[in-house]
Amino acid sequence: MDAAYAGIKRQRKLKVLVNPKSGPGNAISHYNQRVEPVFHAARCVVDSTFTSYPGHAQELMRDLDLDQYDAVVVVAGDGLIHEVINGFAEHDDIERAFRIPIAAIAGGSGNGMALNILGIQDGYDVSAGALNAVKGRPMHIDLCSLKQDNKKIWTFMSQTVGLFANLDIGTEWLRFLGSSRFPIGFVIEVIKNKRCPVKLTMKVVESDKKRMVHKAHASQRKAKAQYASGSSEISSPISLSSSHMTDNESFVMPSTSGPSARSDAKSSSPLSAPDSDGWVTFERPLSYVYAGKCPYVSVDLLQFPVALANDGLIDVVAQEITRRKLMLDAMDGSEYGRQYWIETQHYYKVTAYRVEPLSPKGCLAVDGEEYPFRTFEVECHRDIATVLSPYGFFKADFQIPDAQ
Ligand SMILES: Nc1ncnc2c1ncn2[C@@H]1O[C@H](COP(=O)(O)OP(=O)(O)OP(=O)(O)O)[C@@H](O)[C@H]1O
Repeated sequence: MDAAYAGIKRQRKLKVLVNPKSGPGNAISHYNQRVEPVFHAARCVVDSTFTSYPGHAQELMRDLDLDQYDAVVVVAGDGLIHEVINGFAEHDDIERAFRIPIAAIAGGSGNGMALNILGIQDGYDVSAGALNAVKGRPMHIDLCSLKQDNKKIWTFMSQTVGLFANLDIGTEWLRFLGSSRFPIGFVIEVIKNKRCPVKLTMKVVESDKKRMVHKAHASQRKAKAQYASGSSEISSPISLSSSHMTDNESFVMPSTSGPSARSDAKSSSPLSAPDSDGWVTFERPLSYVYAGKCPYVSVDLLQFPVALANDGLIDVVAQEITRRKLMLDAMDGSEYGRQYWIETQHYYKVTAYRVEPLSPKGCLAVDGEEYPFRTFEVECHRDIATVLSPYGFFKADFQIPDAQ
């Protein structure tokens, strides 16, 4: 048993949250048939709640008795994880609450977190998710704070305006299709090819696509070695006060003289010169802005192939308006992140960014949930929250193609 658990505490005490309304509505049957039996076999102490209404999980996490549990297991989609994180943020003992690891088990339609933790092969396998809840190791993840109208919320996965927000929010009626609703929504939005009416400003740290890939590989190698040596159990203190920035020793400030990966069709930079505080503005017409902290946003889309769990940086994709055919071509291979290399897709690592709508009509999706389409600012905070992971890094395999 010592060898099987390899330094992991046995018989974890688990708080389990199941959303009966997640995705196609299978979360309860998955839990009863394939998750709970694994917990039972591992002699975990289980306290489960089937959520009854939106906001229920957030309320429960706000008042969670932190002495009672080793982990919070979420059998649902990303929306419920968003609630758990925002509930922890309202806890009286916020720092300890964020040290309780979250285990994601796919029950929703997108299930980005489960995919990133378990990888594309096992992401939807609820038994693999259950095993991770029993034996995964804690891994720190960055969180982003999003300020809008003097309110602050926490986001762990993504924020998007334009095409992807329209398709995420506009395809709620296709929820019964599970994850297939996303490619269908994508095609509908590409046909419309609408301009995203926003001004995007950022504090950019890196814009060289190839360098970002090398950095991601180096970070994965380091995490693998740490996990192999069993030295990844975490204990470092966290800071919630202000932007807890990165050790960007291997990132460099970009020049504003143009994106890097390939020679762009347009030779000049899409970025303005930095203002006195280091903010730059993206100056070309946008199809969408997609910002995130995790590589997969759904099983079909490796949107942030070089995103790292705890580099203190947000990955921002600024997609220029371009021809419909190019957008559809980019969809072919998007599960492998092929769109990363298209010339009109600009990719930045930033410490913070701001989006200001230039028109009242539009959609904002935060971790897949709808928020008001109004000005917001996002800042990355390093190592704030904790998840359980079998690997110690987000499981996304991404290589530089020969053609690059
Ligand atoms: N009993 C309930 N009835 C209705 N809504 C609920 C209930 N319990 C939770 N919710 C809400 O359902 C929302 C969506 O849930 P969840 O994220 O689990 O599924 P999903 O949206 O299908 O998955 P994904 O976010 O991965 O696409 C959550 O934000 C939560 O507020």
